[in-house]
Amino acid sequence: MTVPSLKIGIAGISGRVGRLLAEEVIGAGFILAGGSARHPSSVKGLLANVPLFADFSALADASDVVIDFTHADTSARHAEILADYGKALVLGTTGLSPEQEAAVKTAAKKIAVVHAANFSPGVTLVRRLARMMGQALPAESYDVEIVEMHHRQKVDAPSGTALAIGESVADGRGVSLADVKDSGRDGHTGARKTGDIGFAALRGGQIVGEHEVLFTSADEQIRLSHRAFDRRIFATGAVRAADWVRNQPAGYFGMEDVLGLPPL
Ligand SMILES: NC(=O)C1=CN([C@@H]2O[C@H](COP(=O)(O)OP(=O)(O)OC[C@H]3O[C@@H](n4cnc5c(N)ncnc54)[C@H](OP(=O)(O)O)[C@@H]3O)[C@@H](O)[C@H]2O)C=CC1
Ligand SMILES: O=C(O)C1=N[C@H](C(=O)O)C[C@H](O)C1
Repeated sequence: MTVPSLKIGIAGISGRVGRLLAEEVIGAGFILAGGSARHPSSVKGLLANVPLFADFSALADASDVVIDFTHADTSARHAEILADYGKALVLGTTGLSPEQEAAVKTAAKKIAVVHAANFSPGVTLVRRLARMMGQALPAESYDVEIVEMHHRQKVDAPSGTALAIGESVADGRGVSLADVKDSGRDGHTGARKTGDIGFAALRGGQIVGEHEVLFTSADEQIRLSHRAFDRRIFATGAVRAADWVRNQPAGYFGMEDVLGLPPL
């Protein structure tokens, strides 16, 4: 049986991840339907023979699935347009506001959406372990802090991955992250509140992406850490998600669904 070819569009094709996505789509044997960027001129000469669309609707029309690694300001609108065209979305962009997240979930009532702050298999597993630890280690005894480090160009903080790990811990503890999140400590903050999940964001050089979650009690400390050596890991995972999502009904999925991990 021949597998029907898949036309994949890339929103943000000129970006650090977008360029790798283009290589991975072609390398995996899929059709690169085209790409969009904020300033399409930034791609000229870089990706010869790849159609560039100034209008995102035209990219949606030309694709079966669009992979979006752009900016929070534009991703939710992209999801709405894809819902109108009935095309699936793989969304990697981070830093979305609660309203933008809600718009993506509304689009997922009409189309299949895979949304992940981190497409690496390793982080998907770290999140599961963090949830189990949140469940097993009482908030009264174990303080949780999440530290992330990224390259100097990153525009959002804490990283989407750090927040997703925080959500996993909060899920395990049966609380909402919004109620216990403590980021950006500065000045006379007062003592740490029991049950809070703290965040620290470091920026410098060309660090691809590093995350560590620490559970610290009076007697011990457990650290879970992940380091991405090459951002190609995100592109490979996103293309895998695009291949998976083509056969899915409308719905909101994560990387654990793509990897076929059983529900916790
Ligand atoms: N889920 C995951 O696994 C990962 C997620 N990310 C996230 O992906 C996103 C992109 O990261 P990265 O590739 O490093 O970013 P870059 O800044 O390198 O690339 C962003 C791309 O999006 C385009 N873009 C930026 N702003 C807009 C806008 N307002 N409207 C339309 N297009 C826009 C840029 O176009 P132009 O060049 O013309 O400005 C460029 O093509 C970030 O949110 C990042 O956190 C990153 C790595 C892994
Ligand atoms: O902007 C990046 O580079 C990354 N962003 C994602 C995030 O915000 O978690 C994933 C990865 O850590 C790289």
